[in-house]
Amino acid sequence: MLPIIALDFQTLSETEAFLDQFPVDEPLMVKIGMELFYGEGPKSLASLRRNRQLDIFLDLKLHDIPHTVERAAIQIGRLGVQLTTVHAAGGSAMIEAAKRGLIEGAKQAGVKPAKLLAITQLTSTSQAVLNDELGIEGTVMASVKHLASLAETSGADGVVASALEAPAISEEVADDFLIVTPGIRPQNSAVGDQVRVTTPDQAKSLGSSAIVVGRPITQAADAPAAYQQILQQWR
Ligand SMILES: O=c1ccn([C@@H]2O[C@H](COP(=O)(O)O)[C@@H](O)[C@H]2O)c(=O)[nH]1
Repeated sequence: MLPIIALDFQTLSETEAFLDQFPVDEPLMVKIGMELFYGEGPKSLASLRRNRQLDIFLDLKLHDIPHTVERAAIQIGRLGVQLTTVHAAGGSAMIEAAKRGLIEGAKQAGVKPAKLLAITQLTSTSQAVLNDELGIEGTVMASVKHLASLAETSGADGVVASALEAPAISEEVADDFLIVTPGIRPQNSAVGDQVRVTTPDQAKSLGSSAIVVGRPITQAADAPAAYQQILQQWR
């Protein structure tokens, strides 16, 4: 999979201006998150796809009672995106509901169902936050492994975790189970609020299926060049 560019912009026009820096025939995989989706709504996806071929990861991190998650996932399923997310910590009934909803929505719209990724522990969560603030005992690694197994048995197609946990997750899951890893920071780039970080090439060698990269590309002076460098390191 290509590196996934996190398009964390406030408006569609900012997002389009960013994408306009890339050749129109360059295949890109992008992540649309809450910031753009809440601001501009589902129609923004169609607008972005109008001018170029994009694979879209719609990262809305569903987390609610199963009934509500299923109904929301039907709406997401109708959008024809390639990937989407639910929080694994909501439990098996919630993950199963998300999966059912995506399949139903895709059926209604006549599109291919989005793959469902379960968020394990956010890559901004440290060991101290897990134990002292969230009150979860044990290591981040153990919690991520546990949630990855839960996600797989509940029908998710993969997880979101740090690449640092990819080898441990791989021991637990089938070979085709996706391990998608944000928290990617090329050498010498600002870490910001991320905690469990790796470089693109480390992520590759640790066994990530795909990397998600936002600010190191979107805030670079030359975004296409930053993307190409990350692409080379990833490959
Ligand atoms: O555990 C997670 C889950 C999702 N994200 C998202 O990935 C990008 C990362 O952006 P950067 O600018 O490269 O930090 C962002 O959209 C997050 O919402 C994550 O970082 N960690």
